[in-house]
Amino acid sequence: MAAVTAAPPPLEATELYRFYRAGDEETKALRGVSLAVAAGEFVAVTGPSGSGKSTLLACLAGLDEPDGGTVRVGGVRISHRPQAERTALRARLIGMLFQSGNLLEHLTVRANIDLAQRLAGRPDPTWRNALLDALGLAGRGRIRPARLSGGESARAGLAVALANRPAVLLADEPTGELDRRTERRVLDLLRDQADQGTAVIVASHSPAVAAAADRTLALDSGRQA
Ligand SMILES: Nc1ncnc2c1ncn2[C@@H]1O[C@H](COP(=O)(O)OP(=O)(O)OP(=O)(O)O)[C@@H](O)[C@H]1O
Repeated sequence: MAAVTAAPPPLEATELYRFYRAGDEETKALRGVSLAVAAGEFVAVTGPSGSGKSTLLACLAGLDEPDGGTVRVGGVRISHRPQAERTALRARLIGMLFQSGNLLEHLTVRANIDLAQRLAGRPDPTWRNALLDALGLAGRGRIRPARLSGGESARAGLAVALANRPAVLLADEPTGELDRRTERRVLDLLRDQADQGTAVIVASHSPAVAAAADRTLALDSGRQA
């Protein structure tokens, strides 16, 4: 009988540790966190302030290096590699959405999306236009981020995060400054994205995010609670 080989999960983190040292002080931000997220799954990362949510997302994205443990994206190790290689893998495989925004202010919304696609090596104007349409931004592509409302800005950030058709979407408090209606809309879009096969991981304090997710990874002092 032919062997059946399961595809690797889009995101797999094993026994992640991250320590910050300043003088004699050491903060154990992550203490042995493991997580596997399947295609189409929406996972909320919850926990009190300082529990390690942002540190975890930064390690998953290859923005930060864990002191121990491994992160794989689509079966490819992204941790413990030179920064240039992590950046290239991130541009190709990962979409990121942050509360502080992932839009470059001197570029139009369209140009922000185009740049993310070029960095991923996948220019795709058809997908860019489809994203703008789907996110209700068709008329806003040619303006700069400073002229967008808060809700438009959140949606434009999502368009940039999805520009490279990522296997994994990582969002850190993406709805922190939004009103409830706009939060709902962004959560619906994240849900849609998961339903289309993306592994979606969202760190948030918001009960609405936890309620929208398929499951929750609760952190407490850097450990799985
Ligand atoms: N660059 C850093 N240098 C030193 N300590 C840090 C650094 N970044 C985070 N920490 C510490 O690591 C711990 C985890 O921080 P992290 O930002 O990951 O938590 P969080 O759960 O995302 O918090 P919040 O919900 O407030 O954003 C905290 O004790 C924090 O003070």
